Amino acid sequence: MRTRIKICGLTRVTDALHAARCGADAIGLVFYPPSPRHVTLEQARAIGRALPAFVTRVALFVDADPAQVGTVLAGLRPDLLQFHGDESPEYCRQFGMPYIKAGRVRAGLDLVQYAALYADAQGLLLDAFVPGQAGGTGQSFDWALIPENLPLPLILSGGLEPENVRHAVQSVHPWAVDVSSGVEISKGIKDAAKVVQFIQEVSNADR
Ligand SMILES: O=C(O)c1ccccc1NCC(=O)[C@H](O)[C@H](O)COP(=O)(O)O
Repeated sequence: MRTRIKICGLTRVTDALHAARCGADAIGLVFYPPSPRHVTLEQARAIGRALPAFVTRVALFVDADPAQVGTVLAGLRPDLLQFHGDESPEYCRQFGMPYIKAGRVRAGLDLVQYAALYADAQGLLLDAFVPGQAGGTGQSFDWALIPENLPLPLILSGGLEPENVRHAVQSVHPWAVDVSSGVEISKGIKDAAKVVQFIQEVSNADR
């Protein structure tokens, strides 16, 4: 099986096109104003329009007002939603759109139970828990905490980079990997060479 790849936190058309040409399956656009990777609807539309077919456009929110999600749905028409905060299952379902739910891994969080709550999600993205930061932290977590019997496709994220992603894929066997900081020059600006290297390493792991 080929491990799918999502590159998250893009802010520039050029970075999105490069990622797509290198083989990224999905592009994440952050609609969370406190994030340094936040995009305006106009920026997101430019990226969305430039991307070729069969590259999934993911709109990411953190405990957003549903009206804000509605505005992005109408203006961008993303393929998939990502909820990266404390959104309830009912909140996630209200848009009638395919979605993935993020869980920030910490002691005491039962991941099987958590995934079961979001049984209609297209996947569970597991990220590091860093107090006071919602995501995109560049921190990893202990992959041994991931149970074997997760009832949703696993999207592994948190502190992945070209240097550790091959080991991550070979150890965890996720459905997909997600990266932001590990392929950046600065927050929101991707490093073209690191994107190539990251995608190459995932493909090496799949061999
Ligand atoms: O990227 C952000 O700035 C961000 C801010 C708030 C919530 C989520 C955010 N990113 C979500 C992602 O999907 C990241 O790729 C994921 O957290 C992994 O990030 P990193 O450890 O930097 O690779």
